[in-house]
Amino acid sequence: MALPIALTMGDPAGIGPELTRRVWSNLKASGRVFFWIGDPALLGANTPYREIRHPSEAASCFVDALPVLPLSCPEPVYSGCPSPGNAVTVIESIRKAVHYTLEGAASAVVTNPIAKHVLMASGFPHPGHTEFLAALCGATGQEVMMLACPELRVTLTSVHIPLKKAIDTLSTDRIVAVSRVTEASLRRDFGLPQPRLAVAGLNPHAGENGMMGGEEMRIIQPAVEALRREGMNVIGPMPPDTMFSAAARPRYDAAICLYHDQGLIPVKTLDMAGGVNITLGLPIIRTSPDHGTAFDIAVGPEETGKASISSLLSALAMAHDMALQRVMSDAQTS
Ligand SMILES: NC(=O)C1=CN([C@@H]2O[C@H](COP(=O)(O)OP(=O)(O)OC[C@H]3O[C@@H](n4cnc5c(N)ncnc54)[C@H](O)[C@@H]3O)[C@@H](O)[C@H]2O)C=CC1
Ligand SMILES: NCC(=O)COP(=O)(O)O
Repeated sequence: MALPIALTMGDPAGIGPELTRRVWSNLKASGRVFFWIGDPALLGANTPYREIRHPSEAASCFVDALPVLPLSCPEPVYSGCPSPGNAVTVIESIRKAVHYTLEGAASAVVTNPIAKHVLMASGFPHPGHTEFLAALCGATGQEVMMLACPELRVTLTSVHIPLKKAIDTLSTDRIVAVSRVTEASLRRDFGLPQPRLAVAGLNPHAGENGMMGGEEMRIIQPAVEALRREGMNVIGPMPPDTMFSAAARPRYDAAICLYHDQGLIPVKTLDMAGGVNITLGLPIIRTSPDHGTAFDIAVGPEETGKASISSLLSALAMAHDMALQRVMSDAQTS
């Protein structure tokens, strides 16, 4: 039997607890087992849950009850009103998920959304899960953010930094490094034997031969050439305004994007409900819904159904598929 997936609590005042209850209800008969690491008080009266002490206990109760590795929030939780006082529990949930996945008791980590500013107000030093997970795995600097939906995969050369800094720090080495991690993951985790990458341009019309910006000639084209010399199938720099069109997308398996919103806008516009955030470059598999804490629609146990479970369902399905593919890929190469 496949190992269970570790699902984190996320911000207790966000939509994570509601999504978790509804996703368990949706999946309980599917055999796609996960366990939740969070405060059972957030589940309300109508969700059967079972407290477990170890992930190995999750499968036997999953069909009847949501398996919960229990944590406790130190402060009362008011939906829609996050508190840095509960950050300690949010962080502990992520730590435990990584711990069990690294030790081989869980197949993957799926994270519920956190509010970065709330964690940072508590002294948390990382800008998001991506960087924290890399630190927990001893892989700082190797992490790469991918956003994926059925029509498009993108990876990013920079994530949670101001746009001006993303441009100022863009380098040939960084594009090459992110492309290598992307290519390796497309082979190992997505089962693509010959991945095709498309590197985005930065400027209008990919610089128009240097008339509208020099980064393409100075930084991006040299990266594309270096990657080709390594034998990779790479096109670019592609004009960013057209490379995400329906006609262009079939030309590549992943787009290498040069700042956060260049990649996330097309994915979230194409498929906000089904988009998945994936962290590449780690020894573990991690996925997450593409949306955030949605405090504006978080209502706690009296759910209104305004929150869509689609993206969390997609994240769990993606984690499940990637874990299976990684096992198969590793068996073939060993
Ligand atoms: N992986 C993570 O932990 C992520 C965390 N965030 C965090 O979330 C917080 C809020 O960020 P926002 O920019 O407001 O983005 P958001 O995704 O939380 O909300 C944007 C809009 O989409 C709606 N929405 C989000 N998820 C939905 C769902 N499942 N069903 C229906 N509607 C949904 C919200 O109600 C809101 O109107 C921030 O602190 C941000 O850092 C944002 C993205 C990912
Ligand atoms: N925009 C993506 C996002 O904010 C998710 O970040 P992370 O928490 O997965 O690092």
